[in-house]
Amino acid sequence: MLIKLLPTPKSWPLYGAASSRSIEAAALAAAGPASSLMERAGLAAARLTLALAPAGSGPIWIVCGPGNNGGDGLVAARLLHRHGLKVQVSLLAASSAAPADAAAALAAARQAGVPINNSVLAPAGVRMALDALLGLGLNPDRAPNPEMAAAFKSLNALNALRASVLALDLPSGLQSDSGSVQGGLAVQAQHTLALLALKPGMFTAQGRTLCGQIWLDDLNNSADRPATPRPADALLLGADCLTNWQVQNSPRHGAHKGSQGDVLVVGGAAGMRGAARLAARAALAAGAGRVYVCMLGTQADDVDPQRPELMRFDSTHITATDAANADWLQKVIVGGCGGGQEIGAFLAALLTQARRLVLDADGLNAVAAQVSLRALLKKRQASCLATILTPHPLEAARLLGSSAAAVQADRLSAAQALADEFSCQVILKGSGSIIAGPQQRLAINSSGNAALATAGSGDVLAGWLGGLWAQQNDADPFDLACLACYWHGAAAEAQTAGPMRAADLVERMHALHRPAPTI
Ligand SMILES: NC(=O)C1=CN([C@@H]2O[C@H](COP(=O)(O)OP(=O)(O)OC[C@H]3O[C@@H](n4cnc5c(N)ncnc54)[C@H](OP(=O)(O)O)[C@@H]3O)[C@@H](O)[C@H]2O)[C@@H](O)CC1
Ligand SMILES: [K+]
Repeated sequence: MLIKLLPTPKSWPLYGAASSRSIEAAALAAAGPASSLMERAGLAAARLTLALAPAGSGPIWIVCGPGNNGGDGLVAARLLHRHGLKVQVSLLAASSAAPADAAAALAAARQAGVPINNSVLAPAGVRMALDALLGLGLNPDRAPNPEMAAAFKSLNALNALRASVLALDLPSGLQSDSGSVQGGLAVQAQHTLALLALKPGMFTAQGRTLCGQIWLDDLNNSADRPATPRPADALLLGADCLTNWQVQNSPRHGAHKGSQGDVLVVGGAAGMRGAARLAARAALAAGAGRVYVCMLGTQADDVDPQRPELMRFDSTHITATDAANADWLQKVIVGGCGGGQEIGAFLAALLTQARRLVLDADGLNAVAAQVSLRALLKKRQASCLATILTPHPLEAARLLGSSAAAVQADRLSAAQALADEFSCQVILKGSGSIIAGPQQRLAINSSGNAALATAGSGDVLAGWLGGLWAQQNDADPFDLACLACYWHGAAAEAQTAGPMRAADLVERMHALHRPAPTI
């Protein structure tokens, strides 16, 4: 069955190359010789091509590589040719060692009279192209040979001509497990048809950009074999994580501010007060009962004149050691938003005492820079203190002692490494935010768009997370992190062009609340 994805009402399992291959092996065993899987893959590709191709008489250019991805393209070419469409196949890097299915697909295409050459240039008047050069078999340690690289270039040039490129299984050059691209060489598709299973790399790092509109055809595999042979490598978060929470957790009639929990935002050093205000506004809009702000540096009387609901909190309560001043420990602490250097003076107290802590921005940078703070962060889980870290790639790199490029090259592994190193939950922000936790299956957020790449967007996420957590004392922080990411992204989707200003984002997120079900 063919499914168009994103936005998606339900969450989906994601399978990397090794898992996809074991699904493929099981599906091949179930499919039997009369209905080979490649034939189904080629049929799915041909059908989608017919649906997407613009009207006209120009040829469909099908660019095939040496493996089974190329085989899928050859089957599609034969079926489209038989359907009466003008097709032109370019077969590149062909080898006598082609897999049996691909060799059979080539023989059948030749026998059917499909025009096949080895040109890297698009035929004149092309109206749509299929990228069947490389799929799951991409070797990430090898740069595509010059012939393939030239074909990537020709396919990408079609973007300017508005002839769309449909990538089969994956855009060639995109790594299925990580969403990264070696040496900047990859195909930019307008549509990608995932075959059998969705892969993690389609939804993070460069995946979302290169895939364009994502489609999935399970090649009837779920009907043949309902149980997949391996557990999923990650989960793609759909709207169900938001709707389930809203059904179960909307405040009931008897709610009051004391029952909705408290948040304390610690941050907003001079020049960066806005970051703490945005986090606090977000916590309030998420539904926390009371939100306090501890502005670092000189205190202003009004925390946020536009939001009189927010209350000021004196920083001396945090560093005081007497029990009379310890009620802040009950609050969810959102620390670091616009914290500057000043946050460093409070981190030892926050890390050793805060029961529920969201650590962001300068809070993360200070931990990365100080061995003693790192040690305190690592000890929190053993002391039953819960932590969610919300780094962007550079902050994650500082914590891991690597570089932003290394984090981006394998975002899933980087997020998992952080979660394991510090024994806490992690949101690695960016295109396809990753949510990781110790002994948790990784999740990738599917909501959101480039409108979120704007100043203050991360502060809003951290504050919203704190606001949700305040209401759900004993919620699993991993689930809350997933929920906050999805909510944050979903609110941005109404903004189809231009940046989303962070203060407006808070209001959009607030507008996504749903009334409590009447019982
Ligand atoms: N079997 C079936 O029935 C089904 C298969 N399906 C389809 O099969 C696809 C997987 O096929 P696959 O395993 O043959 O790998 P594929 O992506 O075609 O590439 C391998 C070729 O590329 C070459 N190569 C690798 N890296 C390279 C580089 N950097 N630069 C240049 N060349 C490079 C590599 O060379 P080698 O490393 O062997 O020297 C080899 O020749 C999957 O994505 C899906 O589309 C599904 O439809 C389900 C049914
Ligand atoms: K491809």
